[in-house]
Amino acid sequence: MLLAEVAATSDAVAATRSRLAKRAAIADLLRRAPADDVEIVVAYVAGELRQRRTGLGWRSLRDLPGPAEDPSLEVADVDATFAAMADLAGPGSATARAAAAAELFAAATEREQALLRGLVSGELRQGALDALVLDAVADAAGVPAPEVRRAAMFAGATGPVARAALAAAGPAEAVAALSGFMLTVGRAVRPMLAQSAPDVAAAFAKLPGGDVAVSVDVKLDGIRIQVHKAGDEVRVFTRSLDDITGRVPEIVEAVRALPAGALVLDGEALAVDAGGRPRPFQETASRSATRDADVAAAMTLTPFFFDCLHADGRDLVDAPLRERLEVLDAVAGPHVVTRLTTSDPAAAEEFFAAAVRDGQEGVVVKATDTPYEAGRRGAGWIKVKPRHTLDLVVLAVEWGSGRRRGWLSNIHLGARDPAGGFVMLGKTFKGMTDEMLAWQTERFLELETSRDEWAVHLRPEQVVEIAFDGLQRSTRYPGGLALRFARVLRYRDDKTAAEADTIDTVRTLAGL
Ligand SMILES: Nc1ncnc2c1ncn2[C@@H]1O[C@H](COP(=O)(O)OP(=O)(O)OP(=O)(O)O)[C@@H](O)[C@H]1O
Repeated sequence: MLLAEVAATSDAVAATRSRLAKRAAIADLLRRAPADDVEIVVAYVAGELRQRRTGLGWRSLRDLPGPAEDPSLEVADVDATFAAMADLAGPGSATARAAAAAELFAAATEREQALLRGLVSGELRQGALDALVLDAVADAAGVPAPEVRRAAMFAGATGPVARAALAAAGPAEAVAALSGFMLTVGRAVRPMLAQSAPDVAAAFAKLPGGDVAVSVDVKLDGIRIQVHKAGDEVRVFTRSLDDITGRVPEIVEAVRALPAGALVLDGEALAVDAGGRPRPFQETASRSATRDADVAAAMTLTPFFFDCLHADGRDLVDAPLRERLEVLDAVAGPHVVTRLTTSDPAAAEEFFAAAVRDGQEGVVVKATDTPYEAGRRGAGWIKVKPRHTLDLVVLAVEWGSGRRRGWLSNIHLGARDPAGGFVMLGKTFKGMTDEMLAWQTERFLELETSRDEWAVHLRPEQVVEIAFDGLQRSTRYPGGLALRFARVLRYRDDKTAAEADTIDTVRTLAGL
């Protein structure tokens, strides 16, 4: 398929506010796409390249050749070009990448160049588009949308699901093909996410299902893990479905030692001290990222599980939490997260206070009668933390002075606006370690779009977790709100800007 056809659809989608019209335009494009191109088309129309990182800097896109007159680029060739760029490494790779980009852009028409720029910069990406594309796949294949969504959650991606549904001979065959995407031991599933509430009482009030007993879990501040066990074969995945099996041998060992033959467990990995108290998050994060055997040996991670999606042939995704927890206790006994089952908010409040005293991050209050909502911020899980944190996007950064001269230091923080763009809420240079300053200076220069005498402006991609003491009204910032005492807790590479907190969430926290 020609890239021009995708560019035309992308323009049509951007030009209308009607969700139905957007959906129809995408469905029409998908009907026309040859089977071998479907996965690429699905990615591009959702605003994404298929390569997570191409290594192509924004700046190399600034002075590119003028557009071609006529469209000639095939999506398959474009995808192959980006794949080749992503594979380049070592000296000279930046030059080779820039040359490949120049060649690609020279062959693109004006509209295609705009699409390519949007894909490389990530500017076209927004969470809402993913859902829209799934619905359009359903329309194009003539099947109910929930069937497609369900398949995508098990596949962990939209591409292969779209391809299977659209390659089927008719709707009945497509439904059959989609039902082939099931929980498979060894293949990661998008994890269920939580909503949040300011305190335990509010969490109770928010849960569906009235006053049946709820499960109040300790919220561990480690890294999310999903483990799959088939006999002696164990795989460990992160929240963003990266396979980190090779980096966490101690978790592999612990899971291998569990008696069940086949398991899919959801949980958190944490570095703990001899007394069982959690170590600071940074230690867990650096340990799980390292490939250095000495560092790995000096600190071990312990897995703690809070959910079970499969046990010995039994799929539990659709079973209520109550049932999943029974199985979890039976299969993972010593490695289960501490929890309290109660219908009494006062007891839950006490449990929360004790968890925080023990150095834990808070609790997750869970309805016991809801299924596992893979890939969604389900209504059945509500997290409560004692301190306020937000995941914001870095919009710009200022050069430091004094001790920080030469480093990019003071960051401008933005909340996502669901209508598009970001709303600035403040700045901070607090909480940054020297290691962070060095890392962020390099990272932000990669994201630079322009600079003026005050700041370096960035592509809005880097998510940062910010702690703050409260919100105040402000005439300085466009949202009318500013963070009080904002400080950096950590940079989050497991989240994209589309997953950052929204200005609506911030307004709710401010009681507006
Ligand atoms: N007992 C638990 N049950 C569910 N999630 C838990 C639990 N303990 C820790 N967690 C962590 O809390 C997260 C739930 O919050 P959410 O889904 O909003 O993800 P998040 O944005 O990564 O959250 P946060 O930054 O607050 O950890 C999970 O991703 C998981 O990593």
